[in-house]
Amino acid sequence: MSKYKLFLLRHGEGAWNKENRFCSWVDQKLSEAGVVEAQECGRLLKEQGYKFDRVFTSLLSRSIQTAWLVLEAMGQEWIPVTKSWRLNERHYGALIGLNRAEMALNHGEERVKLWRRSYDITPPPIDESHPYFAEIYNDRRYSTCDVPKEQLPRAESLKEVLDRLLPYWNQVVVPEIKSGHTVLISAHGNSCRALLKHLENISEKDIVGVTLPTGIPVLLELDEDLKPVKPRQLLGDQEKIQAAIKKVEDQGKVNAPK
Ligand SMILES: O=C(O)[C@@H](CO)OP(=O)(O)O
Repeated sequence: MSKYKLFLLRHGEGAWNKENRFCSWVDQKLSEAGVVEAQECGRLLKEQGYKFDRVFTSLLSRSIQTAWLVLEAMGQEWIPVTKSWRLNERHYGALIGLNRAEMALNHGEERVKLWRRSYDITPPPIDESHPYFAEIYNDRRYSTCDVPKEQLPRAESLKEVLDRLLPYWNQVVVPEIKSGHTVLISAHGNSCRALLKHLENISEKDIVGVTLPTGIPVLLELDEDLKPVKPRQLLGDQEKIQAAIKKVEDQGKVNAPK
């Protein structure tokens, strides 16, 4: 029987989703379309009568902005919002800033798909010569983490995302859910995929086929042990959702949608 409802949300479209560049730990804001997506998501959740008690975001502005816009559209701005680097997007290492379609041209679409969606392939690490290294690691937000800056990732596979996310999930989020609070996690494509893999016990092979569109709430109904009692529900117009998933998948193709 369903005991708890959990909502996962990939932030609305960011400026670099639009430019088809790996964004990862670069702190891009939402695009105009991304703002609208987040507002529409909030309106839909309000219409369907959902109420949150706690919201968790990453330290990246696009996930925080999305949470604010959703709460504003729902008239629930007062809900406590907690932020952690452990919900950040996967660290794409040296791939950060690169254009996915150009990479597909240079390395092949299969290789790009493996970099983007495989479970245990870690991209090459970022180093100090990378154009975004200083911007990321000199940012004051990363001095506030529960690990020293030097121990923050320099590149991550999905498995490594799950490794850094799980302690936070178990120690901080799970007690909230078990106390009866309805939780929204406003995070990123790959941090949400990592959590889905864990909650739904998705195999390493099958997680490759899981892609989340921007700005679409994913509802999980969980039993008392936080095991899903039914398949995840992506809320909204199903045809539009399928088109949005395909668009994200096609970003890794040579002829990526503009
Ligand atoms: O740019 C990124 O960091 C992610 C999306 O947030 O890209 P991808 O969809 O390729 O995993």
